[in-house]
Amino acid sequence: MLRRYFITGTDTEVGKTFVTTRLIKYLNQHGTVAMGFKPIAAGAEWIDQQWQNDDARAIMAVNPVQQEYASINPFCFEQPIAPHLAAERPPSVIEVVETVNRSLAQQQDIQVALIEGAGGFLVPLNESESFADLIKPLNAKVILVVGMRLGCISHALLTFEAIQSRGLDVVGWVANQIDPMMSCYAENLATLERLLAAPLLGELKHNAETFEQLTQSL
Ligand SMILES: Nc1ncnc2c1ncn2[C@@H]1O[C@H](COP(=O)(O)OP(=O)(O)OP(=O)(O)O)[C@@H](O)[C@H]1O
Ligand SMILES: C[C@H](N)[C@H](N)CCCCCC(=O)O
Ligand SMILES: [Mg+2]
Repeated sequence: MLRRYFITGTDTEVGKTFVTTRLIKYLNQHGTVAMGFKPIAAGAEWIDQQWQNDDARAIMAVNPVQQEYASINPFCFEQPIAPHLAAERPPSVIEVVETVNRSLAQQQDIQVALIEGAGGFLVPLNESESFADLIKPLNAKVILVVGMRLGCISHALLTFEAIQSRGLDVVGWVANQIDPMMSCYAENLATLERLLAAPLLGELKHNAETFEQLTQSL
């Protein structure tokens, strides 16, 4: 049975892609066939006659099975801004979910799908829907990436509250050490462990190539 996880974060540029690529590597090295997807991306270069986004390319580089670019990133917009502003016609939740389901149906052997959002949890998808609205119809559980830097405690708690208020299941959160100079890193981590009502799935050190271990099986 395919398990689906939606990777959200405390903000844009907190390491969702960094964590997603490491999770893909870790899971595949530990016997679980895991593939990553970035259904909607803003910020792209024209490569091989199509717009391609760096996050999607990084994910494809570690995916164990190669699919065509558009299966990993079906909605790609040129400008590196909020996706609903970058898109000429932003997609609906239904369109995104159908497209992801079609890509997943092409791969019978995948056990885990890691689906990266864009920006923080409540980024708009279009005029009336947000990325958060994708999660239930995708049948996904949430992994929250906390970019460990000053300010992350409040961002993590706000994000967590918003996730919980929608009745979504959080499988765990990741402490991603984006700032190697963060003061009182261990104390910040302990505070988050105390205040977030979900398990710490793992810590990802600065510049780490992989997770040392995960506390939950995905
Ligand atoms: N643990 C880490 N160690 C070193 N660099 C990191 C780490 N995590 C993230 N970075 C770097 O920080 C930057 C932002 O990370 P990333 O692109 O993964 O963010 P994101 O949350 O996916 O952003 P977006 O909202 O644009 O998708 C990148 O340059 C990435 O290489
Ligand atoms: C372009 C950027 N790297 C992300 N892909 C999109 C970030 C959208 C943020 C929108 C917002 O919350 O203001
Ligand atoms: Mg990203």
